[in-house]
Amino acid sequence: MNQWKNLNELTSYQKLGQNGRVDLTCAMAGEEGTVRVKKYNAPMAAGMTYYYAAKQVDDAILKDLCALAEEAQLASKFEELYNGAVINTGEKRLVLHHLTRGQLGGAVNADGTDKRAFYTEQQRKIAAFAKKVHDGEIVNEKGEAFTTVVQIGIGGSDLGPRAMYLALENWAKKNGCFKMEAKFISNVDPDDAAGVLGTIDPSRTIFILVSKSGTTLETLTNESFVKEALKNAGLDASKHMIAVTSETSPLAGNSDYLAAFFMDDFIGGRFSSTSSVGGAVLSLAFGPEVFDRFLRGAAEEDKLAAGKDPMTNAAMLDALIGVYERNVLGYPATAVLPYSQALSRFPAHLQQMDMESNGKSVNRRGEAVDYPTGPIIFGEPGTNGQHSFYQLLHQGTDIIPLQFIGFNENQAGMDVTIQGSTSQQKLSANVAAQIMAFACGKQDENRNKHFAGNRPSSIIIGKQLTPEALGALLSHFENKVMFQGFLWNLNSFDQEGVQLGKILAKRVLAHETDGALNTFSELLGI
Ligand SMILES: O=P(O)(O)OC[C@H]1O[C@H](O)[C@H](O)[C@@H](O)[C@@H]1O
Repeated sequence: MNQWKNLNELTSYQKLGQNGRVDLTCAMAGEEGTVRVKKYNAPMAAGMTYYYAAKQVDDAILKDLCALAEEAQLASKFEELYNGAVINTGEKRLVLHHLTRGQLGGAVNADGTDKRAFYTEQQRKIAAFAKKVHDGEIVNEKGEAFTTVVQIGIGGSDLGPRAMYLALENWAKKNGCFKMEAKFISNVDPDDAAGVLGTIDPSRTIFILVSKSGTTLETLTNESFVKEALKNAGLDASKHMIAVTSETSPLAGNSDYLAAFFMDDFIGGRFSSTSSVGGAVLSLAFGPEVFDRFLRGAAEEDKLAAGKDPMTNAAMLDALIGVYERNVLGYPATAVLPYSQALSRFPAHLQQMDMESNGKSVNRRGEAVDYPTGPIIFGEPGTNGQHSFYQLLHQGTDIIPLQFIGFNENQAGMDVTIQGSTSQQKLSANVAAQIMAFACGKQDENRNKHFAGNRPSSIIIGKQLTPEALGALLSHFENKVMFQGFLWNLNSFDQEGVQLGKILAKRVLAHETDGALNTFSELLGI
């Protein structure tokens, strides 16, 4: 039986920090640095590896972190989760996103159905629909093929699928499986919908309305916006729109759609990329086989995350090191820095996944916790970030732990040699250089040019960003966030913090405001 204790109630947590601190300026310099890189790594799926040599850990600290994992019962809590326990205590729900890509434990039955069977059935229906669109069996009113897909959704119904689409776009083009271009409308700012509609031919477009709840103001507004545009173009919206929603949502029974695919309340929006939410757009854009490969990568990584030994469980280890940095070393933020243009929106997706999950001040019983929880997450792809905010990362007053991601090969297979190196080599040289610059710093008598170093980073390295590698990366971070939630004793699966703003906005629109809210409304021209 698992015990859900606060982090600071654990004896192993109280001992953390008693083993001294690692000084990376020494540890990563010279031969010792080489030994650390060879020793401090853990395998991931799809041939990737998680390297943590440049984190402020050593054998003694890692031993303490393993003791923490054991006492916090991380492995058996995950087991409880994937076997269908009510882990989302706030909403009294199961947490089943792992089941959308594999089955780690026993059968999970809820709502009178086997949930794995439900998710695979939805995936099968999406695959059949996508095939019909690609084969010209489902066409527009004039009998023409659909060429474009536009996803309408926000938050988890946008960020993950968008990041995944961008991550595989060039790969799919290069590998002959690019079927349809995808675009995304998320913001209620009318310029977002107008901007996308201005670049497509609506008559050749399938719109996917994605909303788990079926009640999100932005998404429903954008649906009406698009329907209006279709009507104005003389098109029948019901022949151009499909829906992805939960079976209990108000949209579920609506027959206005060409097709409808389902997820359920046991899949959190920010964990829904491997459900129908990501499945519809990715299967239409790249074909169901590519989506399947993406799921297989995630499933393989989930299996590693289910391992009991943190030293061979990259997600668990990453989570433990993150908690050590947050709660013992006191670092406030984490930057996600992929050296891969394809992962340009991956940091934005992780921002929601992490901050909406672990940005909480009460534990899973609703009691206030008196230790820091989820860090601030931000990031941009390298090398762009280097020419932007890295100044603060190198010389600012806060130490920000960094999570790099890099690959040996690019996706499009186009490159050029300039001044003796390819662009890919320049990209990889930069990330290697950054790791060492952050860790070791540089002495200089001129304080302005002095780098203190001791700024920790990890890097995940893979051969190439393939569908499997992308699935594994996604799973790694989902599971890391889950393990951190266990350590902080949070419910990582609800998001009450987004409600207040929504309620006040409704009040503004209904002109039911007074005081400063009224003044702001007037200033904004409402
Ligand atoms: O998919 P939907 O129900 O439309 O929800 C879209 C998003 O909006 C909410 O406000 C939550 O903050 C997100 O977790 C969710 O992903």
